[in-house]
Amino acid sequence: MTPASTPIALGSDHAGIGLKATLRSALEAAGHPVLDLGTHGPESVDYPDFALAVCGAVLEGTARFGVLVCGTGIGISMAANRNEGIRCALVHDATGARLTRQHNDANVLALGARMIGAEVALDALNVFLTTPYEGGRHDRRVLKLSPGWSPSP
Ligand SMILES: O=C[C@H](O)[C@H](O)[C@H](O)COP(=O)(O)O
Repeated sequence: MTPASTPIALGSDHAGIGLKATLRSALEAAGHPVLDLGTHGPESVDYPDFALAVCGAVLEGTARFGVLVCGTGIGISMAANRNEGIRCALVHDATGARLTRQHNDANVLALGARMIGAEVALDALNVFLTTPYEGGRHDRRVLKLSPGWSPSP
């Protein structure tokens, strides 16, 4: 189990930078260490670069969870899920955040800054960070998402 003292890694493109700043402030105010991997300015950038940075931190264990933001959350979640061992969920509310932790053991949360408001995003983030994975019947399904898994012949 990764200790709660391990940071939450944040990443966004230019479209997500405002929401990322809001999430970062809330996390820090709640006492969570944060690893902000950018972007850090308003220039137009490419979301796959920030997905890669955040997923790298999660996979190497320097981050407990990753949180990614782009305009829709779609592109950055697609990019994140190219990384073996990452289970990134694009979520639009707290219910999705709860269910993806309980059922999918998601380790990266993706949000769309042009799709949802800050309050809904903060709610989703809080629920994501505090909801445990349920295990049980979900284990064999999550296993099928694992690197190297293939159907038996
Ligand atoms: O899925 C992609 C994201 O929503 C991007 O944030 C979006 O495509 C960026 O668009 P633009 O370059 O027009 O700001």
